[in-house]
Amino acid sequence: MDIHSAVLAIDQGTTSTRAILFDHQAREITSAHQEFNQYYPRDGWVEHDPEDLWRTTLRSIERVLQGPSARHTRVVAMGITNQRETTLVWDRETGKPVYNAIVWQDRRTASECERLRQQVPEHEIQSRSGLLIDPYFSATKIAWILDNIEGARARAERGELLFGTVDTWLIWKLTGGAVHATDATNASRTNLYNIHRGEWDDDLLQIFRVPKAMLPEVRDCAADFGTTLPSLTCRQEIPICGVAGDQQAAAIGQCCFAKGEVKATYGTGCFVLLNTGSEPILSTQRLLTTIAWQLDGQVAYALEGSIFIAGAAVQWLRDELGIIRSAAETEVLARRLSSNKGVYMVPAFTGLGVPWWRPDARAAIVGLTRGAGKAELARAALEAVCYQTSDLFAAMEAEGLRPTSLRVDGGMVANNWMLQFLADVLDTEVLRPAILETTALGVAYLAGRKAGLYGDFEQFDALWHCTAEFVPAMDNSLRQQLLGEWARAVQRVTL
Ligand SMILES: Nc1ncnc2c1ncn2[C@@H]1O[C@H](COP(=O)(O)OP(=O)(O)O)[C@@H](O)[C@H]1O
Ligand SMILES: O=P(O)(O)OC[C@H](O)CO
Repeated sequence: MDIHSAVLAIDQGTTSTRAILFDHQAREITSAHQEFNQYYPRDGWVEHDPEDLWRTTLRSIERVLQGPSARHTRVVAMGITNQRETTLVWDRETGKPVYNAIVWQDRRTASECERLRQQVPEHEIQSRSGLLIDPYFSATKIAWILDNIEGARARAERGELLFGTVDTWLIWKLTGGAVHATDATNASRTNLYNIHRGEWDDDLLQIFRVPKAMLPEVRDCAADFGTTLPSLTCRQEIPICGVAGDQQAAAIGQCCFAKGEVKATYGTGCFVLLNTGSEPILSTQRLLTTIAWQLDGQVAYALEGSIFIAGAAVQWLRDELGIIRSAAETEVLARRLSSNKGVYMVPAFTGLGVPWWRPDARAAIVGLTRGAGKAELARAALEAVCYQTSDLFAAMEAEGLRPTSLRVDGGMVANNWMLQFLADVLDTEVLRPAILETTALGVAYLAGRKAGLYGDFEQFDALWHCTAEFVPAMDNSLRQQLLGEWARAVQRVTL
């Protein structure tokens, strides 16, 4: 029996960890997936147990590699993609985390960000890191751990503690503590990395009070990140050679290789990335400037719009209100109504991201009448995701970069009603590709490219094809009316 080369992609996300094995033509062979606990110790706090992130990764790898479909494959490369910004600090000697992972959604540093905003002109930050002052990014989360765990700051200054985003934590664990590294895309989400010079920025480290000694080395997205210990990965020594933040990996998996191409991933949150080519564009509209990928030392940049709550609003209807049994039911309910009956949901459960940046805002449902029921709420949750995307598109348009079509992926894009409504409010074509596991595919591509299994961007581009196209069909006056009513609903939570 022939043995075929394969690439193993790990996608460590906010609610679950996946491992997917891809063959030499980037086709999925098999996958495994494990959910883990979310911890909400206080209002606005969100944590993960670092051991859960590690255990679910190991378990997913084992299930894939021990499954029957992997029997005739040799894994020549591993790629790691991850929820971004989520912050871990651990002991260099023992490998033990000093605190739980503080998740990207966590708002505990909102008052510290407010204090910083009074002291430092936001432009000073944005012109270096491309980001703004917000609890979303890693910098204030690191400082919180150093200030709140006894002795942590002094130990970090002595080089005894290490910081990492989830990629760095998993690389460290998989290599038995031999490699402490990250890639340029993950570094670009910390607020400590200078995206123009391609290095940790001493001024930012001083502003956010983070000791340099604890930071990982930053490498290309397709690079040598060490090899796994065979005892951890089913007796195989696998080179880790592709790393990228999950939204950047999705942009690669969606083949947004040309300037102007844009993708949106609708999962827990929604993240829109617009490829801006080799020049970073500093936004005047409070969009984020971020590294899309770094290959052979060459950086491609993107403008990003981050929406903190998308599918999570649907989960809220299911788990907290109990008015639907499954996420898919929202489609049936939304279709049942001929209009939204004036009901709008602003899902600011964890504040609002681009373009408002209001960590203090909280969610609201407006326009309820006595006749409103679960259909109106389900429809309002789906519509909200589309209106927020429209606000991002308006911000991109104001930068002179209005997208002409949108490539979509993520769990929510199973919802055809939502995608048609999205095309309608954006007045833009929405394209859903055949392969929806774009995040894992993107990082598999990076790792496979480094291992010599896959070719260049052009070869990969040929694999992308669209299987569902949603064409705008809404009357412009109705679009304007809906967007106006949405804007008034947002005002109610941001005043
Ligand atoms: N048919 C559907 N309609 C609306 N929302 C959906 C549908 N199917 C899944 N979702 C939502 O998509 C999200 C899951 O997407 P996924 O990409 O797996 O998320 P993540 O990677 O952030 O964990 C959940 O929040 C779920 O509520
Ligand atoms: O884990 P996801 O897919 O919800 O993505 C999280 C983002 O990377 C946060 O910036």
